[in-house]
Amino acid sequence: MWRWQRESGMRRALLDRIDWHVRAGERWALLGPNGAGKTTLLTLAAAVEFPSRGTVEILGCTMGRTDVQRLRERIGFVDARLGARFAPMLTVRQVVHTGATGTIGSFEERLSGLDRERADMLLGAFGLGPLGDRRFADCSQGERKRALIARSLVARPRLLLLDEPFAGLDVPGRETLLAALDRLAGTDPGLAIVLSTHHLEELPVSTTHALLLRQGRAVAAGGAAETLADDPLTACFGLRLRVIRQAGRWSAAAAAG
Ligand SMILES: Nc1ncnc2c1ncn2[C@@H]1O[C@H](COP(=O)(O)OP(=O)(O)OP(=O)(O)O)[C@@H](O)[C@H]1O
Repeated sequence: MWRWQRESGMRRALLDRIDWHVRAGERWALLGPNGAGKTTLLTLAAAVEFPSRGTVEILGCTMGRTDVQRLRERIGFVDARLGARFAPMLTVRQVVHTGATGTIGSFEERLSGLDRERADMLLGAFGLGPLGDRRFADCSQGERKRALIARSLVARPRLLLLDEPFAGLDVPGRETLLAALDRLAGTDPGLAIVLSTHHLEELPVSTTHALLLRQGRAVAAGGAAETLADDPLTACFGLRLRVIRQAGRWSAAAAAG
């Protein structure tokens, strides 16, 4: 993936030599320092951007040789900008319903009974049942994040991409979202999930794999137990780190001495 750098007038690789496969049911953590390329990689995986070189195959479709609109219907992608796109008067339930129509605007008349049932089930699964009639714009950041993830699941995607879903959440907000993601892993075991974050404390217990990026390249990729370890994370962040795993959760801090 190459981008034109206006400042230098040069082309620079934003992602380079990445050979990464995500299979059904795998739940990946995507980690790396600021500017490592996490968002860029997720926009490729979401079929939002096209690679300038190399091949991207998503859900059996090769980018550049497929109808991206139809492909995007099978992908749930939640990034930091999504929430700001909804009209302020929409309720949480209406925002979640837009997942069925694949729109930002509300088209309630197009919803089937099954769509409404699924949306209600997801509102409950993400702890939003009592908030269905609240204006989305009035919700806390954590509530909005959960509503957007619920929205992205209404159309039963096979790939869920979450770009820094914990950004701005307090500890209870983080823990509520983590519990919802762990439940989702149990209720939809075939769903592939990729979640980017800066903090190991924000990884669901159900994480199965990790990809560590640094300066657009993969430092390590593989099973969570081997990849989320002292040496790979030290190489990724350029700081000697010690990783602790307790009750399935990870945390990291600078190594002493
Ligand atoms: N449209 C663009 N044109 C030029 N450079 C870009 C463009 N988009 C991103 N970049 C650069 O690509 C690099 C990777 O950006 P990206 O947003 O993917 O990183 P990230 O790992 O998600 O970072 P962060 O953790 O800070 O969100 C950065 O150096 C960024 O400045």
